[in-house]
Amino acid sequence: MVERPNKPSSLVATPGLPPQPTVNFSDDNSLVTATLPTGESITVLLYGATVISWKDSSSTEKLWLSSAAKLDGTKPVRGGIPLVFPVFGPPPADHAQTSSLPQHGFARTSRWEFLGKSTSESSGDQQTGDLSVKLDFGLSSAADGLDPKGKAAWPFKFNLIYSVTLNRRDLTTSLVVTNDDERAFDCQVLMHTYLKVKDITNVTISGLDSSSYVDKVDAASTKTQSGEIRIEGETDRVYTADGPVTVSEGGKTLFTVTRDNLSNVVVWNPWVEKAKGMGDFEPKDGYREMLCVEPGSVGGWQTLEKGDAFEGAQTIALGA
Ligand SMILES: O=P(O)(O)OC[C@H]1O[C@@H](O)[C@H](O)[C@@H](O)[C@@H]1O
Repeated sequence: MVERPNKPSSLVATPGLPPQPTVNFSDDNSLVTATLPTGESITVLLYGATVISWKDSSSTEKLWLSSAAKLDGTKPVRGGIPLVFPVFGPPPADHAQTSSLPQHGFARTSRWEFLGKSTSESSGDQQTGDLSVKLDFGLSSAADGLDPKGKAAWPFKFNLIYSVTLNRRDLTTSLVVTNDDERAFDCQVLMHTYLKVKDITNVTISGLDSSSYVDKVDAASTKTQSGEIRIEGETDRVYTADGPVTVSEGGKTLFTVTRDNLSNVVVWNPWVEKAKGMGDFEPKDGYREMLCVEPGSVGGWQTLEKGDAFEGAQTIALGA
């Protein structure tokens, strides 16, 4: 039985106050959309708490979503921002706790509960309605929506709170993992962000110069980045780095990604052959219009003792 979210009433304009953000559910309660008075919006699918849309004030989409993405809860969403927890990639055979989990864990295949919304002024500019809206989602080991495959493979008591905050010029996603078990557990966390670009051949990624990375398309060898990154073929790299990562196209900065407590960034583009092999990746040349920049903590394990919590966040700003 799937839990129904608490259905919020839209936040409406009050006489004398500037217009407020609106928060609405789809009729089937599967999607929640938040819109700022200035027109920016996000849409989150409760399945996976997957952000599937982020639009600026001119309704221009900032996230890539496959036209064949399944949004009905039958498989992880191909696009948007799926959440990876408690294991990144195929579970390592030598890590007993996670070895039976599906690739990228179960957070992206569980139905999350909507916990509520809050609004605040971003910069105090009431005339322009410079407000932000935060949506909170929860998933715990006791939740009805927990993917049964995850529950069977990872029998720990845990609690996850995922917050998605929309400002006029940026989007922040933040995950808090709490260990509610008597035993310690290991976990990895990653925000698998599919950014939308116009033409990947004009894209450069900077901020990772001199950082070491594991090259997953070259036998997981460890390398050091030299200069900017250009995507010229299948790319699947796990960087360890501090500092902002910028994505530019034709010399113009599209996105600046900053991280809090997430020491890795995965840069992924499937390119021609891998895109062909994914049934839910459409159009097949869509790899030209997307780039995954995925902040995470996946280089090792976060070991949480009973009662411990781990929090990590990304902020994706539009422009520099
Ligand atoms: O097909 P999935 O499970 O969504 O994974 C997509 C990609 O996700 C990336 O994070 C991984 O580094 C890739 O190796 C993987 O192919």
